Amino acid sequence: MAGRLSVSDPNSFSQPEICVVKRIHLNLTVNFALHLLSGSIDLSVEKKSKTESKSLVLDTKDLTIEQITNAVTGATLDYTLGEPVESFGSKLEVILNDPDTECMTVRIKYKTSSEASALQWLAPEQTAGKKHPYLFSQCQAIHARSIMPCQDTPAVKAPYTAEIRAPAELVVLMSAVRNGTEADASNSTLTVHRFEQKVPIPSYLTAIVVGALESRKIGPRSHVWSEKELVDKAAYEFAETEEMLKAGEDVLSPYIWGVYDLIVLPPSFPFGGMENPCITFVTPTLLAGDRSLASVIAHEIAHSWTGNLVTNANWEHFWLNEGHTVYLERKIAARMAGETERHFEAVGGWKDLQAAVDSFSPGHAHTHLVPDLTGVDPDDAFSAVPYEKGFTLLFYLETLLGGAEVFEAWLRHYVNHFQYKSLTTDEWRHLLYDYFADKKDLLDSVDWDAWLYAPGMPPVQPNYDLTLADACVSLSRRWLEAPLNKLDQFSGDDVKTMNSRQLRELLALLLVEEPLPIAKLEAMDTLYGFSAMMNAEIRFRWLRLGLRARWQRAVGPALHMVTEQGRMKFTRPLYRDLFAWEESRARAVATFEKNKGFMHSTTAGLVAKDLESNTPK
Ligand SMILES: CC/C=C\C/C=C\C[C@@H](O)/C=C/C=C/C=C\[C@@H](O)CCCC(=O)O
Ligand SMILES: [Zn+2]
Repeated sequence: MAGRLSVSDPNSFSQPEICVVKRIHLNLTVNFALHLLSGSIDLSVEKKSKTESKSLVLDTKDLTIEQITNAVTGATLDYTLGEPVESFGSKLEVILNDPDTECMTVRIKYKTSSEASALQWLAPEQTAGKKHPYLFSQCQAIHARSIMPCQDTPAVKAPYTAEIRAPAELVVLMSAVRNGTEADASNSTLTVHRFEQKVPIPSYLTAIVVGALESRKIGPRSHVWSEKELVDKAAYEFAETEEMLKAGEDVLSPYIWGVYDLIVLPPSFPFGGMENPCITFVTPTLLAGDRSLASVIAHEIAHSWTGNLVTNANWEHFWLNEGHTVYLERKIAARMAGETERHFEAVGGWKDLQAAVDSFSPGHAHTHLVPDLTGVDPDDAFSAVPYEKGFTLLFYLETLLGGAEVFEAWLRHYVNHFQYKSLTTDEWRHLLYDYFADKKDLLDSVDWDAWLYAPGMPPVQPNYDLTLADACVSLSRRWLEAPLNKLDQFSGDDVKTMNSRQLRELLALLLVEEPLPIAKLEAMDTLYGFSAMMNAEIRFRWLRLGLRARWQRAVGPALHMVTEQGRMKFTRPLYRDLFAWEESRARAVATFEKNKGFMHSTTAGLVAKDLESNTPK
């Protein structure tokens, strides 16, 4: 197992305390034939000590380094590239042989591997249009190093510009403002696309997508992008984007990133959404047709402040990004739909947390709010824990320290204080004590060790308003308690006034109980029509209920769902359930073996690990 790779970040070789990257320029060509990016990166660096800082230490993963020079003088710079270490890649140390300068620009000519873990290359037949290839990236947490040599720690932030050459018939988008295109003077099949991100960002927010894309305007600062087959559906689904942005600004401060665009990626995109600045990446599983899954957009918008502006210093403090973002996402929900909606979402979040804790096991180290990630690939530790345990801590503090308005003022102070910076949990807590100096006794009453460093569920469960959850709780209880010969008490009217989020909550409540008898699921399906519902959140929970009940009728649709989309939140639990049942195991393994080559590499890797740990020895 790899030890702590550097003093401040267990998952990065970089040593920004010696020499830090201050500005980046990328000059790359997208090669669909070879599945690689090639070209150069200019890293403008600042030595911490003019005479003592002798090298620039970077992260790389599966990169071929061709040449390193001083970008201004052209002088060659010596370097050493270390042996690869598990998922962390190889340390690249560039010798800076000019003791008289404090700042310099290092140019690295390189190319990526066709296996770069940040990139998924799709053949035309894997796209909706079937005519053109497609490329997208996912750099969080530590994959940026597979597309560029960089200080791949969220402690380092830099603005970037980019010049990307790609096939002329395709569109290129990046996590930056578009700055024009032109025909490539030396190759008529290519177009040059320019970008600029003026706000300093951490490496994990670097993003690129290349495909046959169209856009629709959905607000004064927003377009939605996708292949043309989905773009109108997407424009309808995400029409509330501007209202959400304004709600975020109302809670915190003006949106500083200029543009807020969305792109609906192909179904293999492993997450619900990714907060890439200026262009949120989302999964097509959000396209429910009724805007009911748009809370993911509120979440990604919230990251414009918490995560992208105020950033966790390393991945052990990921809860600072996600806990605050869930808190703000639910504040946006409250601005748009009322306080009862915020509480309803919090009730659902508690159950998601319980499911995540149970899935690791309650004593597991990855259930700590602040985990030790020494030698741990952050992808392996990822779960709902930092999101929901983090939210619960913040909601608990809100209640303790004076209520929603008092805590909103604190949140504004927090963002204002740490904007453009990266921080640790200790720094957060220090500022909290400083801000609430008159409430020190209350803060001292918090069991900080249990909240931050103990495994399992939080030490306190807040009291949420149950107005919207009550109907779901009572209907779930009726189903759980009804004798099999009394199922005629149920009718389609039971769910007539429930919205799709309440249906999802009903299923979530049933999922945390002992499996239901198949006869109840059959009756429920006849009356409520769950099998016909295409809302991905409902479908997912319905199929899980079926698999846990050992209902043969769930197996085919579950295998279909894990192949038609690749969002890990759905794909991993469904595969785990399919593996766990002896009767579906062989079909699940066969389906995975057949499809893994088309899956996103992170998803395929994690499903393979799940399969291993679920296979009876
Ligand atoms: C304690 C774990 C520490 C660090 C993990 C950080 C990143 C892990 C990596 O797997 C990337 C995660 C990216 C997440 C992006 C978006 C999420 O909000 C999606 C949540 C799940 C979903 O809705 O599909
Ligand atoms: Zn998030």
